[in-house]
Amino acid sequence: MNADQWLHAFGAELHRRRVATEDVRHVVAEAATHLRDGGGDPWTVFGTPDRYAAAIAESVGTRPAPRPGPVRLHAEGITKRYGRRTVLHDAGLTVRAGQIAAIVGANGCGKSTFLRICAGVESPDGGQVTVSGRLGYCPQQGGTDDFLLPDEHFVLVGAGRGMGRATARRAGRVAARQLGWESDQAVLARRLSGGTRQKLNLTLSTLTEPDVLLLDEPYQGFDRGTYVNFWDQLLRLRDEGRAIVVVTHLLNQLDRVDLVLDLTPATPGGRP
Ligand SMILES: Nc1ncnc2c1ncn2[C@@H]1O[C@H](COP(=O)(O)OP(=O)(O)OP(=O)(O)O)[C@@H](O)[C@H]1O
Repeated sequence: MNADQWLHAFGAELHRRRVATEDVRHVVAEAATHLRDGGGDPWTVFGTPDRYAAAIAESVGTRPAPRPGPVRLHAEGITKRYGRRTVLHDAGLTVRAGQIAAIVGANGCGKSTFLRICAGVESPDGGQVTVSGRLGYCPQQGGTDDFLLPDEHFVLVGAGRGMGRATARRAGRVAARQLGWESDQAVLARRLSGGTRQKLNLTLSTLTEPDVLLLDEPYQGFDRGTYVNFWDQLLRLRDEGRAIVVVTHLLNQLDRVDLVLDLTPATPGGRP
């Protein structure tokens, strides 16, 4: 584990201990500066990430655990077949306001399919999904238009919620900036890099302030700084009372989430 990995583990521990997001950012930045200026091995300087995080949490204090909110997403008995292959069998998930659920599992086990069904863009062969409130969905691919500018995307999506053009543009730019992206350039979406396009996609899914946010590996192509911001944003949205479902392959993030749905089939080789 190098210094970067130590800092990452330290940040994750602080989040897990419910230190306020602002404090986490501040304390991790201070530790990074200290290591950069003074040199030395973080284990010698600070000790293990969990011990140091425990000491910091005690000194700066932690946020109270949120009270369970109302159920925002309830999926039960979800079954999906493609041809003769059963991809999902009796899958279910209940997420309340103020919770983050992670969907994990092997490649091809049906994570994106489950999320698409929750988003209502695909029908299940069995089971049902109930969503309470406004829905935001960030698909793994697509979701943006090649021939529109970022601002035009904001206006288009904002209009669906009755936002005026200027308000939508402003809200989009603020949300994009939180991911470290200045989105006010006149660049068509098809000219954006893959990671920046994914930032646009993610920004659009949060623009209408959804009660339920469905994210399908939204951080693909993000650089490390953006990735850290992404998790900070997610925790902030959770603390605002959103119900969030995120498909992820990054099992080292699971200590930050409240629920985990593992869709890996119980039998090797998949479902009948
Ligand atoms: N429209 C479709 N028609 C036929 N098969 C499909 C369709 N969509 C998905 N599949 C198949 O269903 C299975 C599950 O796909 P899905 O994309 O949901 O998996 P995943 O768990 O998200 O995979 P990954 O981890 O690779 O992103 C895969 O075998 C995929 O090829």
